[in-house]
Amino acid sequence: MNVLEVKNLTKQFGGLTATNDITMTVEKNSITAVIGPNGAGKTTFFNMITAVYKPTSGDILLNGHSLVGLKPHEVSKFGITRTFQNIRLFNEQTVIDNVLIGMHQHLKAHWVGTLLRLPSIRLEEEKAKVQAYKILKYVGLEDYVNENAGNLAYGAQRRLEIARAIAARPKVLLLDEPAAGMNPKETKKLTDLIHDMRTRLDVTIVLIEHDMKLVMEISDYIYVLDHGELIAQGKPDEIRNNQRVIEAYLGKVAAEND
Ligand SMILES: Nc1ncnc2c1ncn2[C@@H]1O[C@H](COP(=O)(O)OP(=O)(O)OP(=O)(O)O)[C@@H](O)[C@H]1O
Repeated sequence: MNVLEVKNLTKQFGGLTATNDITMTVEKNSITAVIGPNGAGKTTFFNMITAVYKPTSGDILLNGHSLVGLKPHEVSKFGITRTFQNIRLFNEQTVIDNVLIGMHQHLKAHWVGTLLRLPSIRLEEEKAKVQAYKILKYVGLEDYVNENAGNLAYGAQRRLEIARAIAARPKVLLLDEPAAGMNPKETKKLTDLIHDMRTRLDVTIVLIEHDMKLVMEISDYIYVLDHGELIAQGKPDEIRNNQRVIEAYLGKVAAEND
């Protein structure tokens, strides 16, 4: 069953076509990677799914419902959350508060109730804290609950971003370069976490990633973009041996070496 469908998605910035006529399907509970050289259009693609950018044309369907025209917070309520290429945490807030912020959309508390410290609101807050702690334990950050997010090591900050994203109980989780800047040990831990989330949290994962070892190891299916075009799709073994993909990456390396 397809949870996410992208149909003929095009985004133009003035004269520049960042993605051109991209069509993709993402199966429920799969791990799907979107790869491609720098500037291929991957982040633009995520930004359209999360309603940061409005597509120039095309459609995005979550369980058959179009997301085009929604606001970013509405897309999140619909069940799509993401992490960012450049970590975006509230550095001056504690680790657990960062997770509680992710959970916020599921809490019923109205500001009047919060202000009056109503017992029902206090109970809801307590429950949310227990749940946030469980999530932090799940991603391996239980020892840093009251630490400021900005004090965490880089790999831990990336895991906190994931914790905050899963606190929103997404149907689809978009991870934008989750392994960027991680050492091999941290990447291994991340790989295990992504695998586990898919089964334990019943979530579908779409990731953008440059670490090819991780992509090949973790993905069920891979889409390859280059200069805004979808140039290949398939299982890891098919992508590894695809001539157009090899050329797109080799061309990039050759250009950088010029
Ligand atoms: N807001 C914008 N305004 C104008 N051009 C943009 C904007 N966002 C992206 N682009 C352009 O669209 C193209 C695709 O960029 P995008 O960031 O989506 O690529 P990417 O595959 O995510 O690259 P990277 O791997 O380096 O993050 C690039 O040429 C980029 O300069």
